[in-house]
Amino acid sequence: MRRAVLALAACTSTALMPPVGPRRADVALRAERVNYYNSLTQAEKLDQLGRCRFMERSEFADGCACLEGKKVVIVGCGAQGLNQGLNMRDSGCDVSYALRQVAIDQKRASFVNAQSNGFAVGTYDDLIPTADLVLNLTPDKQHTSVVNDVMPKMKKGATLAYSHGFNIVEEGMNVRDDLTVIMVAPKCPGTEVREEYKRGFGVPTLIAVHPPNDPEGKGFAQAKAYASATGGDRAGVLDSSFVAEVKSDLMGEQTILCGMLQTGSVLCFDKMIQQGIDAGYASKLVQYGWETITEALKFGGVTGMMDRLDNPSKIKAFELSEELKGIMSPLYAKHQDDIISGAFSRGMMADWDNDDANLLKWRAATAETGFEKTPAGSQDISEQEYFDNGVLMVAMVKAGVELAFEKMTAVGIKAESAYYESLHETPLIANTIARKKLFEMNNVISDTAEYGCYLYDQACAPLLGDFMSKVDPTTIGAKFNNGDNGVDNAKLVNVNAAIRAHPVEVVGRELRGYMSDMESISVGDAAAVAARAAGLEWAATSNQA
Ligand SMILES: NC(=O)C1=CN([C@@H]2O[C@H](COP(=O)(O)OP(=O)(O)OC[C@H]3O[C@@H](n4cnc5c(N)ncnc54)[C@H](OP(=O)(O)O)[C@@H]3O)[C@@H](O)[C@H]2O)C=CC1
Ligand SMILES: CC(=O)[C@](C)(O)C(=O)O
Ligand SMILES: [Mg+2]
Ligand SMILES: [Mg+2]
Repeated sequence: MRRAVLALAACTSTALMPPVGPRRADVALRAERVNYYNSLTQAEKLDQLGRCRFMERSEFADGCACLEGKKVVIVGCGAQGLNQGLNMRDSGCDVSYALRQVAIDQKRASFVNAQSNGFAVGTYDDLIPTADLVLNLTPDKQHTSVVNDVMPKMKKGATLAYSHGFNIVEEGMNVRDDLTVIMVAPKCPGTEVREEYKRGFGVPTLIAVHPPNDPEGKGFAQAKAYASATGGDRAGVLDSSFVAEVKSDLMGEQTILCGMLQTGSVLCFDKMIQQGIDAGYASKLVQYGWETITEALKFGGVTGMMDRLDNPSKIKAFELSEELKGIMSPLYAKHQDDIISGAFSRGMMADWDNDDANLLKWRAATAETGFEKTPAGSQDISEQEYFDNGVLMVAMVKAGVELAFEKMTAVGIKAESAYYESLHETPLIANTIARKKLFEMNNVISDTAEYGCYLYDQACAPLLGDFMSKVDPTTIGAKFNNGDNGVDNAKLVNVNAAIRAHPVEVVGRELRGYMSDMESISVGDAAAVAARAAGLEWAATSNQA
């Protein structure tokens, strides 16, 4: 089924059906509400932004026992909905799916996802009144309407859960006083939530209870159990807040995670074409290059990734990355400022209310890029060659990870959270590009991430125009170092010290110390990527339809 859906998506990728337009009632409701973060006092803002406690493994000793006998009903069966539900069922939870009537009648992707994986499916009326825990896993854009539909049907004292705090923090949603409101936010695309679980690992997860909605004081225990059921406790869980999650999640996805990889893919491909490099080779180097170089990042941080380069290449990548950081620093600062002030969410919600005009225009433009339209060639590229011939890509990853981390921590987001949102998640996003390029990444990630990714790309690509026209052509598509390994010793010592001293490396060494169950994957090889993709239970969903 997945293949059929993807094949359909592939033929229509430039003519993807537009998302369902805004309900006029939602537009009016949004206008009435206030941004929750902006309504806090300065002291409360700082307190919530800085909430971040790395939880001990022993705190999860009971696993998901607290959900035993409880009915978990998931609303929406897309990237997070299906994959979290599969993990929770495998962990022993009672999971079913409440879908809107139209999704059932039209057998939309959500219905097919749930039914073909053997879950019970029903309407809101069938399932919501019986639920102890309702997981709202619909796109953020739909939260106002979904929560307004679902809330009156929820039984007294039930719990409403989110995997991203946008609706609560940026839209200021008010939830019925008797309901508990929690968040369990996996720091990763939904498909990889499942993949990591099947590898016996998990993805780092932020959990939180919304302070005005914890009438029985049970929110934290339920959030812990939910995180454990998805496998998050195997990778690391932060006891956090809705505010800290939103302000860091939006920053990560717009900049290094999705935006930088999108801009970098298009620019690196175009540069290679200008140099006369074979288009199939250029396409392959970029498509599989991100996941190959960031697999080294996953295990050894920026240090580990840079150590895969020979010494002259490492020094070159370091210098390029410093130059890139100088150029892009104001852009990263602007994204973080606009996220903190609410200017970003206002702009995105205006686009929602304008029938997604910008989103659809940017999505169509992405589909028309040379990188997206050129199939990967069939030549072999060894794992090491992705590093040797991708020095510029390594520099882009280093610059993006460090800048995103620096800007997040500068506004009060804690280092652990910033690490997950920059360094740890980059390989998990890169895995999606290896499957089916930018189409797959933008389809799997949330609607907020897709919008933010394009927004960043719109600004970053022109910003890097001059840099790209002047950059040494041997840093992408060909072996940078052609035999002379000589370097200045003092320079090398300084470069190595600077890489290791960056604060993302300091916290990363500690956090990776807790990730002893992390598995390596076979990268850079189309057959291995296809084999992994064939194991996905997920079919392309409504994010793009
Ligand atoms: N995508 C990701 O990987 C990540 C997402 N998140 C968060 O998880 C949540 C879910 O996002 P994501 O998984 O991307 O969502 P998807 O875009 O994959 O959509 C989820 C499901 O919602 C259903 N849906 C769409 N519109 C409505 C509606 N108006 N009413 C009811 N159901 C609807 C769709 O089903 P159908 O149209 O068939 O009815 C679809 O199956 C968001 O809060 C997001 O921020 C957090 C981390 C990562
Ligand atoms: C994939 C993920 O973590 C994102 C980027 O936050 C999202 O899809 O919203
Ligand atoms: Mg995220
Ligand atoms: Mg997100």
